[in-house]
Amino acid sequence: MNFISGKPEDSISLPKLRNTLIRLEDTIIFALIERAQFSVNDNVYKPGMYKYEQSNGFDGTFLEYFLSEVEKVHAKVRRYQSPDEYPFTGPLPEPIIPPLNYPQILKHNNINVNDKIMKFYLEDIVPSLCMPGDDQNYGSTATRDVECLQALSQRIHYGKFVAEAKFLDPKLQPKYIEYIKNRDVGAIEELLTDKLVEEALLKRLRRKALIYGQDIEENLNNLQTTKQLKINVDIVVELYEKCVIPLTKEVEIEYLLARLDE
Ligand SMILES: O=C(O)C(=O)C[C@]1(C(=O)O)C=C[C@@H](O)C=C1
Repeated sequence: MNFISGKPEDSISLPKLRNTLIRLEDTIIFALIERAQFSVNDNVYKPGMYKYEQSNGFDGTFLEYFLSEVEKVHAKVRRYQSPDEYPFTGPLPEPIIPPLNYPQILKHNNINVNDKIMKFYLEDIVPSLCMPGDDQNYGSTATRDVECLQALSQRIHYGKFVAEAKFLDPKLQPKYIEYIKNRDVGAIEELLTDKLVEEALLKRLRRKALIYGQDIEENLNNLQTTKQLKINVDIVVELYEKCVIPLTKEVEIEYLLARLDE
């Protein structure tokens, strides 16, 4: 979302936030399609497999190395000053351009679930999304991984804005305050859950993955689509069911639990 040019009240309108979540579905599906064209390429995820330019004792994986380098340059152009962007690595350098004046929408918080996103991505998504084996495209693989991880992270941390919008609803606020004071996580989760929205999301996601995963060939008289899909649709739906929605809710709950702190 463009927090600078948009009106601050738009940033916490639940319908507008949900539109952003819908748009991010496209970003995530296309990022997964891009990653799925390469093999699993285990070497990208094995610690100490490569010699890095600054051999300063770094013995992480090739992906960790690449991600930390990408995040350093993104930090310099102030990516992580945006209230919807959260880095996976650190410490990061200061921006080389002056800070922007973001409207203060969220209560101050340090919530960052990127470790959980990384774990799910590496343990569940990559092995089921990609063909087994090694095609040596390590640079392309890591580049696509970073795009998938960044899109997932942005989507999931949007939960903070969604939680703020829900908290500000005058009809719901007394209940939220009561549950937050009682530290009643179960009641908070029930209050913020909207099963109909989740069901509609999963249906839409399946259809999008089916459509975006096809090639379209045009001949003079009609449009033809291929039967062979570029992505396993079930995996996209499962990613949302088992990771994206639960982690978004976790972010929402964490945010609300700290909402009344000074
Ligand atoms: O749209 C909302 O109300 C959200 O809180 C987001 C979200 C989601 O992750 O998509 C999470 C919880 C709700 O049950 C519905 C959807």
